[in-house]
Amino acid sequence: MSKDELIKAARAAKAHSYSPYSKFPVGAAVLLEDGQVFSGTNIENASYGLTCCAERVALFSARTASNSKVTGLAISIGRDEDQLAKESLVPCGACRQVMSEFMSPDTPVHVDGNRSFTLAELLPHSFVLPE
Ligand SMILES: O=c1ccn([C@H]2C[C@H](O)[C@@H](CO)O2)c(=O)[nH]1
Ligand SMILES: [Zn+2]
Repeated sequence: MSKDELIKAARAAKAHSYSPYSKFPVGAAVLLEDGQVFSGTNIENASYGLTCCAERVALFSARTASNSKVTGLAISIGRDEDQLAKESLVPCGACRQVMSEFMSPDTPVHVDGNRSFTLAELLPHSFVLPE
């Protein structure tokens, strides 16, 4: 699957965002080595701190269905073209740490709006438990 197709899957997930409090939709799609794609959207809660980001919903959904390696992740963040273009709209720190559990440092993270990073660029120093 191409980068553009993965971004399309992230956009499709964003259309199902449950974000009545922030009114800020996010969609994510995870590509696995075996070719499967799993998506997620942000799911908010009246108890705000219980909200889960789109990236984590997608990663947890992928891992629930398959142990296949994650080979790419795409995210579509924001309501419209203006928001998509904002440089600050990148995955939050919590999601970066979760990505580091399931993705390699060189795994690409594509952000809708024509920006791509490796996980290492987004999170150069992840927390790793000592042996
Ligand atoms: O990387 C991010 C950052 C924020 N959100 C969601 C959480 C909340 O529902 C809304 C506003 O923060 O966007 C994500 O899904 N991913
Ligand atoms: Zn997040």
